Amino acid sequence: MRGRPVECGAHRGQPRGENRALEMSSTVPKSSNIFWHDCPVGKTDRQNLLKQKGCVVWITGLSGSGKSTLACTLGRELHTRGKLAYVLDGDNLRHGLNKDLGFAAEDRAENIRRVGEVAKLFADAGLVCIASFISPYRRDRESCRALLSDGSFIEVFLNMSLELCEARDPKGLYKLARAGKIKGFTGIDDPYEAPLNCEIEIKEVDGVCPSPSDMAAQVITYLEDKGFLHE
Ligand SMILES: Nc1ncnc2c1ncn2[C@@H]1O[C@H](COP(=O)(O)OS(=O)(=O)O)[C@@H](OP(=O)(O)O)[C@H]1O
Ligand SMILES: Nc1ncnc2c1ncn2[C@@H]1O[C@H](COP(=O)(O)OP(=O)(O)O)[C@@H](O)[C@H]1O
Repeated sequence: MRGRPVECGAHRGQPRGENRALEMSSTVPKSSNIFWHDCPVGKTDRQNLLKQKGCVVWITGLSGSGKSTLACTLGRELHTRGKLAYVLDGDNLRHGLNKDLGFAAEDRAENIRRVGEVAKLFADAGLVCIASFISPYRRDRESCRALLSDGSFIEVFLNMSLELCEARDPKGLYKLARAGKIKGFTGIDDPYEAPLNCEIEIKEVDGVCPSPSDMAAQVITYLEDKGFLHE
């Protein structure tokens, strides 16, 4: 079936910052005469097969807040329950799909834009896609949310203090940033914009962080309550 022609052409205002060429090349459509092609097997068929609903669990927070730990613990827990999940992790995607990107605001925006599109494909495939990225800019996260309909974008904010993250510092990056050896490190000399309306917020209680399995359990409960783990 041939469908809607894809809009092309007019560019929507000036992108911010010095890396304008990158942003324009990635968000302004360049092709014309392209058409959407629908396939006979759709998302609902795949969801029925998998007995679950596709969604994106988007984990955001400072470096060291526990994003990868939660992503992997949640992925393992879902696997144990017979649910198909896939983890997209910032560090990992920067080894491949996003290896041309750095940490300037424009590069982070493009990183998140690409991941949002990939996550949307995984959700369309019927999987629980677990995306674990600092994603420091609210606007970039909201653009990803806008790609998903009907509440299937679930933003999880790991609201851990900078003090805790810096004390953990498993990769020694905060130490390098404090010494001025890494410039533009999130939380030190680069911004982190906390979510205003996330679905799940996980934070320290009396200065203690919940265990990885408690964090994962909180997300599983949400997914169960909203019906994502059933047909
Ligand atoms: N300048 C700077 N700021 C923040 N983080 C940095 C930086 N340079 C390298 N790193 C490492 O990159 C990991 C974050 O990648 P992300 O793709 O999640 O970042 S972003 O969402 O585009 O902001 C991040 O991984 P996590 O510690 O797992 O968050 C760091 O290991
Ligand atoms: N809930 C937790 N309780 C205790 N330690 C944790 C918890 N989550 C993560 N950690 C530890 O904190 C460090 C940073 O976690 P990580 O998942 O790599 O964070 P991020 O992906 O956000 O950079 C790791 O050493 C990890 O073992």
